[in-house]
Amino acid sequence: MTPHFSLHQLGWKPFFQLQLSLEELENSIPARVFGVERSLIYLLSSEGSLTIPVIKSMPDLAVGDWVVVDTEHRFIRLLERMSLFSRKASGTQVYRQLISANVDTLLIVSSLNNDFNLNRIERYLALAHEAKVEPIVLLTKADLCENPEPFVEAVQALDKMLPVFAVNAQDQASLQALDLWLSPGQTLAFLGSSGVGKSTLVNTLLGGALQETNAIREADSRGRHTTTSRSLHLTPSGVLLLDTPGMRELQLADCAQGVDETFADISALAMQCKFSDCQHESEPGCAVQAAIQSGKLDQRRLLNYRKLMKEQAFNAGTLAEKRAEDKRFSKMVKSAKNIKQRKT
Ligand SMILES: Nc1nc2c(ncn2[C@@H]2O[C@H](COP(=O)(O)OP(=O)(O)OP(=O)(O)O)[C@@H](O)[C@H]2O)c(=O)[nH]1
Ligand SMILES: [Zn+2]
Repeated sequence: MTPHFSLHQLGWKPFFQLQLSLEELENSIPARVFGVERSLIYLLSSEGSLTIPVIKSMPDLAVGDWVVVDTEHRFIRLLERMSLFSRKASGTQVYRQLISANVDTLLIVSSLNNDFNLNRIERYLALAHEAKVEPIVLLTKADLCENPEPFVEAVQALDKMLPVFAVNAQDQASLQALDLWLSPGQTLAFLGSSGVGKSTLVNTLLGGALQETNAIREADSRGRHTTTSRSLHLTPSGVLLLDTPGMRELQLADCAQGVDETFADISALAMQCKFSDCQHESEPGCAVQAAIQSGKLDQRRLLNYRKLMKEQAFNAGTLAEKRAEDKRFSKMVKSAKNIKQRKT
């Protein structure tokens, strides 16, 4: 038996509906990707679960993507994404690996112990902003912390508009503050170091340990329970929880915009510096240094801004360099082949 979900429960939104032509509205089926394997794509639609083969003409797909298939379940096209997390993948060829798409909210998870680290939270915020996903910070293990309040305040100081909550990930009642973000059809993803409570949060939100949706198990007709097929869970209230292993390996690459957005206060101050190319070190008329002197801006924050900007530029650089290197190499192979052919 395949359970059925409405498109709304699967996260369908006007943004996707508006992309369909009249022809597609009548003759095609929208479906959400919840598992990606080398040769198979697992989909959920309002008609149940589908498995389709990967074909050459298909674009790269990520968990969370919306696609349309025809009535015979053949892939037609990928719909434009609302948001996308990707990472630089290495190997023989360096390319951008897609991690997850159409996430509405990113739960940045940090525990109230040695893991608590503002620099790391800023790094995750930059990733969220770059992916165009709304971040929320969850400070877990509040039950083990004598006074969570100063930690909440320190995170709140990073961004006045940022929702920040101290919670006990094992306790459903303590997660009630999240209700605003837990309406049916919303897709949530998690980011945080190992051991901070991401799996615990997923389980608590699912209302009991490992209460995975049947749809996700059933979709694999051969009864296999693969990692990919476990990456999207549906809670009893119709919230989609995305928990792909790839989220754990996200890096900052090529995301100057995400970093800038995360440090909007510094960018705004920089506009007031006397020199447009001010490095905010010891230049005269530097508004950023003035803010540090007057206690309005934390020195730590400026240092982390610099560090993250450098890191993303470096990673973006190596990505571009690798591509150029690959090109040079294939040219070399080609010309070597030509020489060989001429000789023989
Ligand atoms: N007391 C308490 N324990 C928690 C809380 N959150 C998580 N834990 C415990 O911390 C341990 C690690 O939690 P996990 O949920 O496995 O952490 P994770 O982030 O999924 O870790 P990885 O799978 O390694 O990425 C488990 O023993 C949890 O029971 C909390 O809010 N309070
Ligand atoms: Zn300056």
